[in-house]
Amino acid sequence: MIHKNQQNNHRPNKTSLTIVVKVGTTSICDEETHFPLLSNLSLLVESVLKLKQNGHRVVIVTSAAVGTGLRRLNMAEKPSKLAARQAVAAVGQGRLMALYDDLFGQFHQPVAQLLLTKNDLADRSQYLNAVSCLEELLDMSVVPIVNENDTISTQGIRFGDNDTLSAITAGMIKADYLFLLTDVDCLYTDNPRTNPDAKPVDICDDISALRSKVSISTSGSSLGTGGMETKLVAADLATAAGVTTIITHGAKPFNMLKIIQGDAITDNADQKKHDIPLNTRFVAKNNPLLDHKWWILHGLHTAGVIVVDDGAARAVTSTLRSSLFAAGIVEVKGSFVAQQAVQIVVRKTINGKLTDMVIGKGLVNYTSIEISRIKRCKSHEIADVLGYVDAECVINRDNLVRVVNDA
Ligand SMILES: N[C@@H](CCC(=O)OP(=O)(O)O)C(=O)O
Repeated sequence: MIHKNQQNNHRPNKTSLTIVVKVGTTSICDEETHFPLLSNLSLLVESVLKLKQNGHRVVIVTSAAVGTGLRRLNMAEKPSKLAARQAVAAVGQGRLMALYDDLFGQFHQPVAQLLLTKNDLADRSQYLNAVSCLEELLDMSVVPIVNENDTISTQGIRFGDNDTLSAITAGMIKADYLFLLTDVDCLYTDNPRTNPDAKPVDICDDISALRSKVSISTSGSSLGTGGMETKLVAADLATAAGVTTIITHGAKPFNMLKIIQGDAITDNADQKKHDIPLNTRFVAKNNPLLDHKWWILHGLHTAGVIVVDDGAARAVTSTLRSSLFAAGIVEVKGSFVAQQAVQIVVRKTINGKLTDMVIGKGLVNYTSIEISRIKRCKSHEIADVLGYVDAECVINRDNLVRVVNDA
């Protein structure tokens, strides 16, 4: 954690910003009746319009298809059967968009619907198409409204929660800010509803260190899927892509304007005079991952695991940033084809127990069966073993993302 007066270096300082706003179900639907919280939604729409009037580009990532569908179908609870949940989301998504379109329509503001699954982004050309479509909509001054495509999302191709989806969206368009609007003002050191000593967390530049200092509730609302934990995961993902991430209250969306205005004031004394509402800021990394590497790390499904020896682990993670060669591979887990993404792990004994430590992720040049056959081989031996050579290394350094500090 760092102090407020160190914030100056950590603020986006452009006049036209790209902003992703994630709105959770609890900010849109009443938790018991599931009726829409129209005042919250109207304030959100007015805040987004104000941001646009100030010259910024805004994308909304919205939850509440399921909540809206439950209301429409007069159902009390989210059904446990997957197909039924998907059907409820299909009913709700249309009505949710109709609500946004109605509210923005009062101000002649066009909106667009984008429904994504993890699978859509796993193919590089589809990922780039989704980026181009978002950019085009922003250039047309449309407000894109993104949700997970719940009706076809099943385990494996799901983002699982819209916090993660919003971080992916923010990374895709290299947003300046990601606002995670939720049902509390900010992250606290403990649950403020049960612990009166819980303190607000102002600012954080090291999410792993923060995790050891705060007690995070993992569960979200009865309708949504996220909670504080998924917000930390989202913040980790977005800040790695260079996006300043802020948690603030969903019932007070005008906070976004105040926070951005506060950031535009460079003088700390003047900033103190400015009424900046409670929020938690996650500082964007100074050396964000290159787009291609960020996509490998977060856009691609992990199809298998390659276990490497200590020497290979050192070569890959050191300043040499070496490619991964067959000679350093000790084991292959899972079944995958060339150009799929795999995790790279090294086996360490921690507290007397053998533990696989993740050191990276990368796109392989060979299938899992081929890598099992060439493991421990020198590069010049690959042709003899396989009968052909596609590449002299198993993962090229340009397709290899180290999990720690890669840029
Ligand atoms: N895609 C789902 C929401 C999933 C989700 O992450 O919900 P939340 O925790 O309320 O942000 C829906 O539209 O109902």
